[in-house]
Amino acid sequence: MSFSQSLIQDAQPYLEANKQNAFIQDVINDQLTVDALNYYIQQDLRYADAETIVQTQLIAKSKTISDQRLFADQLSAHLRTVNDLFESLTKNVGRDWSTQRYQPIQPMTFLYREHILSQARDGSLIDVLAPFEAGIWMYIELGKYLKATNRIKPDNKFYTWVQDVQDPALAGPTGISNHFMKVIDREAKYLDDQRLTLVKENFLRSCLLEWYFWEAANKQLTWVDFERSAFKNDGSGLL
Ligand SMILES: Cc1ncc(CO)c(N)n1
Repeated sequence: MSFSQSLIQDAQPYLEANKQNAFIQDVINDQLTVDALNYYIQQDLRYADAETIVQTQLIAKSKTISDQRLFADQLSAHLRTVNDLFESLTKNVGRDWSTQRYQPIQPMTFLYREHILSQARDGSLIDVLAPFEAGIWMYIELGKYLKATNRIKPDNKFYTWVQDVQDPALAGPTGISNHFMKVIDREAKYLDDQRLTLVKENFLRSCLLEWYFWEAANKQLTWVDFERSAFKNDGSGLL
């Protein structure tokens, strides 16, 4: 089994948990609230900005021109399209698009951004790529899952998202996700087991943070909630 196959295998419980998350189930039942969707849009825009930074790191850490071109082309595609999906989703929450970008970064977004950015200084290419690719892989798998339900109709508030994450350029056999997995496998050959374990841990941690990202949107968790929970101090917990 290749290293990327073992990542996908070990990520299955996380994928299942993401499928069962209330946000995804609400999409299936067409019950996604405007508040949850709006929070998701605003926070994912901030995640997408971290993805931009990650992709500049991928270029910087590449050892060949051909890798640099792969990541530069993907960064360019990201920057060309990053607003389109969110602008389209914003139509479903009755807000003005001009107010959606650069909203405060809330706790789970902060945590997940820090996670994918954490390899920027000392990590090598595979360390930066794996936690970033995990998010892409998760989105593609959730897109397949949602499509397979046959219940996401064009008037569903999340319809455009489901369509977008199935784009063959992203999710197809020769799409960018498989391409990134191939780079991970190529680089994995140079690492010992101890290093591979760390790469896998970071891949799986992204899959875990995906679940928390949906959950934060379900509950629209803010720093104020974090403070309230801390100051209350009654053992009732956060989530
Ligand atoms: C939280 C999150 N994970 C993954 C992706 C896919 O790029 C995204 N846009 N947002």
